[in-house]
Amino acid sequence: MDSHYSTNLPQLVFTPQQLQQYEAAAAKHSGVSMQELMHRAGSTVAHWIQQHYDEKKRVIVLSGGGNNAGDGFVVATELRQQGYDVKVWPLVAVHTLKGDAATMYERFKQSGGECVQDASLHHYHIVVDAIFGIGLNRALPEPIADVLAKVNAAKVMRIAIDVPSGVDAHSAQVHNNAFNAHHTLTFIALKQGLLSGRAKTQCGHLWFAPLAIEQAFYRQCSAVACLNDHASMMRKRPVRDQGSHKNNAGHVLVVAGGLGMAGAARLASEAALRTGTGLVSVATHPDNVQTISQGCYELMVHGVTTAQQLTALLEKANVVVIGPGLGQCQWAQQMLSTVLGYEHKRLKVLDADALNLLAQHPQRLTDCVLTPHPKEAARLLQSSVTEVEANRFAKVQELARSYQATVLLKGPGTLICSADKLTINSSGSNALASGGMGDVLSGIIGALLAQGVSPHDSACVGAYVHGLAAQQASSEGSKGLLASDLFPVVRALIG
Ligand SMILES: NC(=O)C1=CN([C@@H]2O[C@H](COP(=O)(O)OP(=O)(O)OC[C@H]3O[C@@H](n4cnc5c(N)ncnc54)[C@H](OP(=O)(O)O)[C@@H]3O)[C@@H](O)[C@H]2O)[C@@H](O)CC1
Ligand SMILES: [K+]
Repeated sequence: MDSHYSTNLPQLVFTPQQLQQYEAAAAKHSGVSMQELMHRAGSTVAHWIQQHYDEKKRVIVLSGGGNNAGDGFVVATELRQQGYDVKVWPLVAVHTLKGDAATMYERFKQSGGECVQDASLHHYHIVVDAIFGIGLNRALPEPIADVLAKVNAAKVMRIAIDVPSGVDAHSAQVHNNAFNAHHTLTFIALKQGLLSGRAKTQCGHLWFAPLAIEQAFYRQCSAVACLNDHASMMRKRPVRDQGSHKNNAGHVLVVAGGLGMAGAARLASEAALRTGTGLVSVATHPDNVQTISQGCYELMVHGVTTAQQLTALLEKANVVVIGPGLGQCQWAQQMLSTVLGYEHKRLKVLDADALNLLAQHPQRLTDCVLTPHPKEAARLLQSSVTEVEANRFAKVQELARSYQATVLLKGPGTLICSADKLTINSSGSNALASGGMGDVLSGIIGALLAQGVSPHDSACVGAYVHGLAAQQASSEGSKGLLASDLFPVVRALIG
C-alpha cells in the first residue's frame, strides 16, 4: 500500500468533475481496482493519523452517504486495528450506502467496529470528516449543518478526508457551517476549489496523497490551472545584467494620491523602486509632492493638474501604475481617462480607485493588469461580494474576458487570469496586515512589467513575492504588519 503524502503540492490543478470523469480510467491504467483505490485513500488517512497522534487518542469519524464515507470506514477499521478507540457517527443512514462504500461499512462492522448516534464530542480528541467529498452539490442540510456547527466549536482536532464537507471543490464556495479543518488530505489530483478564497483557509494545512495513480490521471486530461511554486516564480524574476544602467531597467509612472492620500502613492512608487525599476516618476495632486518625496530622493515627484502635464510624463515612462489613493473626483477621472486614452502602447496596472472609476464606465482595455479585491471585482461585474466569493474562478475569468485584461483577484489563493491562463498563488495571505498592502502589490507588478516580464507572469510573480514577504515579515498570526515592512523582504526576494 502506498501511503505517501506531503504538503509539497503539485502544480497541476483540476476540477472535481475531471476527477469524477477520469479517476476510474486512471486507476484502471494503473492496474488498481476502485475498491483498492478507496482502501488506499482510507489507509493513507489512517497512516497520517498514526504518524501525528498516538493510539491513546479517541477518534470519531463522521460519515455521509457516498464514497467519501467509504474512505471514512476504512480509516475507522484501520485505526481500530492499531489500538485506537474509534467510533463512527453516521450522519446519513448506513443502509443507503452503495457499492464499495457499503462494502467498507460491512468490513468495519465485521471487524467489531461500532456506530454511535449523537456522540458527546468532548469525549473525543480527533474528528474525521467523511461526510462529503467531491460529490457535494448543494448547501449542507439542517441536521448535518447543526452537527458541524458543534464540531467546529468543539476543542478537537479536525481532519477532513479529500475535501472539508460543505466546501465546493469546484467553485471554492463555502456553505454555512462547513467543516473547519485543521488538516485536509486530498487524493489523486489537486482540486481548484480547495486552493482559493475562504475555502483555502477552511482546509487548514493541505496534504496531497497521489495514491500512486496521479501520473496515469495526468495523462487522461489537461489541468485547468497552475498552482505557482517557489522555483518557477524565482525563475521568472527579471535578471539585471551587471553592465546595465538605470535606463535599461524600465521607467514606471505611478499616477496616484488624491488630496490627503500621499501615503498610497508613496507605497506604490517605493515598491516599484525596491523591485528594481531603474526610474520611478510619480504624478500626484500638487499638495502631496513634498510628503511623497520626503526620505525617498530617488522618486521624481510631479504635481499634476492637467491632462497635458500627465501626457508629458506618459511619454517618458514604459509602464503606468494608476489608482492607489487616487480618489474618484474630477481630477482622478481626468487622470484615468488620460492614461487610458494615451495613443502609444503603455503597459498599465489599474488598482483601487482606478478600478472603481472603471466600474462606472466599463470598457474593453488594452495592455492592462487589473488588481481588484473581491469588492472591487463585484463593482466591475455589477455583482456582489457574495457572488464573487461563491465562484472566484468563474468571476476572475469573466473579468478577464469582459475587460480584455490580465486580472489578479486578491484574497487567500489569489487568482491570476489572462485569456489563456489561470494561475493560483500559493504563498501566504496578508489578512493580518494593515492597509497599504495593495498599493505595494501594484508597485511590484508595475516594476516587473517595466523590466520586461509578461503581464501574466508579472502578476503571478508579484502576488507570490508579496505573499511570501508578508509571511516572512510577520511572525505567524501576529497582527500589525505594515505595508512598508515588506520592502526589505521584497528586495531580498527579487534581488
Ligand atoms: N470513486 C471512488 O471509488 C473513490 C472515491 N473516493 C472518495 O469518494 C469521494 C467522492 O465520492 P462520491 O462521488 O460518492 O461523493 P461524496 O462526496 O461522497 O457524496 C455524494 C453523496 O452525497 C450526496 N450529497 C451531495 N451533496 C449533498 C448535500 N449538500 N446534502 C445532502 N446530500 C448531499 C449525494 O446525493 P445526491 O446528490 O445523489 O442526492 C451523494 O449521495 C471523494 O471525494 C473521495 O473521498 C476515494 O476513495 C478514491 C476512490
Ligand atoms: K470530507
